[in-house]
Amino acid sequence: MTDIIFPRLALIGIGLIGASIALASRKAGTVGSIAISTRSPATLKRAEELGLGDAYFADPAEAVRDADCVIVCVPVGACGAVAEAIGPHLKPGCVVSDVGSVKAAVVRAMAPHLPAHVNFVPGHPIAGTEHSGPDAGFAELYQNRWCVLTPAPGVDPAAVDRLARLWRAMGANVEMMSAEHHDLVLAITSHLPHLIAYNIVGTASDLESGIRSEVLKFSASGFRDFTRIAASDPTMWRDIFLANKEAVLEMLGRFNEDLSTLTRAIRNGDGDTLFDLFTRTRAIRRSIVAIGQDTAEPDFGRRDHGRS
Ligand SMILES: NC(=O)C1=CN([C@@H]2O[C@H](COP(=O)(O)OP(=O)(O)OC[C@H]3O[C@@H](n4cnc5c(N)ncnc54)[C@H](O)[C@@H]3O)[C@@H](O)[C@H]2O)C=CC1
Ligand SMILES: O=C(O)C(=O)Cc1ccc(O)cc1
Repeated sequence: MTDIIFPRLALIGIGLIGASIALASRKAGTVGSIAISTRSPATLKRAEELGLGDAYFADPAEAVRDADCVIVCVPVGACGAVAEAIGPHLKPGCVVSDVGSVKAAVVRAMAPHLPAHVNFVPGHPIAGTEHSGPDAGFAELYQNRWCVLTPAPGVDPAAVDRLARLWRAMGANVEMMSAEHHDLVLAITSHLPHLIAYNIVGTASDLESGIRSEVLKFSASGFRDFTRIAASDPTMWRDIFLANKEAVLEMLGRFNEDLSTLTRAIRNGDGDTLFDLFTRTRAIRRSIVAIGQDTAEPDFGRRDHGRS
């Protein structure tokens, strides 16, 4: 039996991520009570039907009033407005966090609205699915997955430690880094893959109707995997690309250069270039599978695309 880490937890936004936190922290026995607020009355009602919390509020200010920890679980474009609404009502010493897939823009949007007497510890569980809403939540979502925390220098280490313990009790491995570093890493590991999936499914759906129906009929697992990712929530992903513009454009520039190299190799019948890349990428996949969610680094091998 784990000790209670936060007597009163408040969750603002109760979709896939918020609902999973409610279920996982309840199961771990790390929170005393859970207050829930979300923008849509229908979603709040559904959260109550699912029994995700102990108290439900239309007004986020009411939900956070006595909270020891508040986790904002809304699309990144809404985090600033939520911080503005709850800021004046936060209890001194309260730990305020979020789960947004982008960190620097969320910090810029939230921090100005938070009083000096709270501890702001931004977070991002790198775990999710293409499903959204409170019905999509499940207690095991964070098991053996990373949760990145990006506290600013000078934030009370005891507050950071409390939040890290909450995540660990939900099964996550916790890692600290700066918000800017997080955004660069996630741009290539998460944001670009989603952009590629949205794009390839869009390209396929724009094909002339004859070919398009064949694409759907014969879609092999490669294309099917892309359609799963491309089914992810449009609001959430629009906000991510708007909020992580610089890092995504940086990674997209590199990606386009490498795609040009592959395009040239195919046009020139340069099998060696194709074979060398595919051999290297296979090794990366095997090293990732071998380490699972371990802390070891995958073997990215050596490459030279003419960059210093
Ligand atoms: N879906 C995923 O796989 C992952 C999502 N995230 C991040 O978690 C956050 C939430 O994502 P999901 O739970 O998947 O989304 P969701 O769409 O399932 O839930 C979002 C919730 O926020 C509420 N909401 C929206 N705008 C609001 C506002 N202005 N005020 C109050 N509530 C508001 C909605 O009613 C809903 O309850 C996003 O910032 C996303 O970037 C992080 C890791 C994984
Ligand atoms: O469903 C998938 O494959 C995901 O990649 C889920 C996901 C989406 C957004 C995040 O910030 C983290 C994880």
